[in-house]
Amino acid sequence: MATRTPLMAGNWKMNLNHLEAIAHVQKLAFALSDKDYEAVEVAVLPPFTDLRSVQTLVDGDKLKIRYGAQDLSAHESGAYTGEVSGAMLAKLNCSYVAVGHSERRQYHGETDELCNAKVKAAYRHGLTPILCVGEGLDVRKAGDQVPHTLAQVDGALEGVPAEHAATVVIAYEPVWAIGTGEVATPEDAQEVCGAIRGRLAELYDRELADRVRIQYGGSVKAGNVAAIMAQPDVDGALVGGASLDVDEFVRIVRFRDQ
Ligand SMILES: O=C[C@H](O)COP(=O)(O)O
Repeated sequence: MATRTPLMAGNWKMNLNHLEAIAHVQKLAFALSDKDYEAVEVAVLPPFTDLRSVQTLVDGDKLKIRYGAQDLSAHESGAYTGEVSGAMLAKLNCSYVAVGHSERRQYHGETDELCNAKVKAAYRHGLTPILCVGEGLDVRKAGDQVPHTLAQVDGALEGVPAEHAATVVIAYEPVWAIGTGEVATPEDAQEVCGAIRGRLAELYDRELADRVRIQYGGSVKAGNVAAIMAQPDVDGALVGGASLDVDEFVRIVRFRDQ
């Protein structure tokens, strides 16, 4: 089976301006050591307005922290007011871009079809999408979390060739656990993350499925990360609130010590 390097990504959401971003990444870089980077890939997803500052810092100091954006446009360029293209993100050396975060789906009406277009836009520009999927509370209460989430995976990956899908990161984020303090149990996380890997094997093949990293997201903290990461199909975390506290995020990166 493929060895998957865990990916711990901090989604800052709409927090930290570009000056705060510099201080935050400097503090994070100061705290992390080569030993951490050997064991875990660390990434931050700041707001668009911070990306140039983060790039300058990462490039200038040759930091091993990766970074990316929280969204991108499905379009290439032109009259799309307020949108930011994959080409623009690639020009800033972004590695990652989140696609289909539940807050985009909920507040901006993003559909699986749009997510599919955004995944393809990311790959056109050499960006790795972090495809976010997961169910709301009603779906969870009805026990439909697996079919619901797999339908989102199917929709977002439709027509995505294996050479691209082999590098996708999928973040399973049960919406009821985001920012609520309600963390899914490790078994809840494994149930859906395992099902996602199974679906990737059906859509592509087992070898590809075994390479893809599947993250869990939703109220991840230093205190619960080790049990979640102990699940066989969980390969990292997409961390919201706790990523804004550098010390806490470093403890999450060092999940094996918790
Ligand atoms: O992208 C991150 C998720 O929405 C999780 O956020 P949270 O850790 O604040 O619950």
